[in-house]
Amino acid sequence: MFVKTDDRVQLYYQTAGDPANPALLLSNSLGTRWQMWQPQLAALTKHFYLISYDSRGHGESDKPAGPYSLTRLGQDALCVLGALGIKKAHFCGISMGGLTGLWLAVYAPERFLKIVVANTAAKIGTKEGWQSRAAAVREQGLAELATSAPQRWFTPGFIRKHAALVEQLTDTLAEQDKEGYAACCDALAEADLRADLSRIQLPLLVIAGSADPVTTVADAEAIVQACPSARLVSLKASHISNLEQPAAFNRALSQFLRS
Ligand SMILES: O=C(O)CC1=CCC(=O)O1
Repeated sequence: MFVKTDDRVQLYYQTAGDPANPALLLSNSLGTRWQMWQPQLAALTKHFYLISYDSRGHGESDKPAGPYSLTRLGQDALCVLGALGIKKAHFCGISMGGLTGLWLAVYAPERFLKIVVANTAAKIGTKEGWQSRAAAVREQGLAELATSAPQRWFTPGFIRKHAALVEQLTDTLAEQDKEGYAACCDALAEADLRADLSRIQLPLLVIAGSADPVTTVADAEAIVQACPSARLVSLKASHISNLEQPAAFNRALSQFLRS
């Protein structure tokens, strides 16, 4: 199904569970799709009305030309809730989706009950790094980047044991729209919420991966230190911890949201 945002972009979403339950909006990482939440969709439908969507520029959502901004990604999440008539929801996002969650906690706290941000940072990477990735992707496409993705996303042991899943995710990345991906890199190049974290008052769970080379445990600790309402859970995982440690991720998510 699709919702249309206030700037007339169509976003693809899926729902699971009973709409009478508390809503939980799930936001994907750069280069993935709504399906990345499959283990959470399977485990949490008893207690939550789950909504997972393809971020703009990704999957079946529209891919308007960039640059995008973190504000725009945050407003997209609000548009999904608005279109479904949901006044307040829980939110869980990973990496780029997690940074979107921090933006929502700062700028739209009245729309949320609790927020979970996984494998993220108030500022992910460097401006120059994202600018050069955006330029390379616009020029060469995503095939090259897809071959190096498993090393950024998973531990070596997970890659060995779950080759089919890793291949499926890298195929998804290679097939993404290069402008949509690059436009999200533009957003990440500019996004920096470090000075805003102390304004967050919503209950916030920060999930880190102890082996994450992209957004480190130190990044997660910095969020928790700056934000009095935050608590930290560290999982034995790399960057895409909801897929590498689904049971532990679901436990942490469910305990936090249901407490
Ligand atoms: O570089 C990657 O693919 C990992 C990543 C950084 C931001 C995001 O959402 O994913």
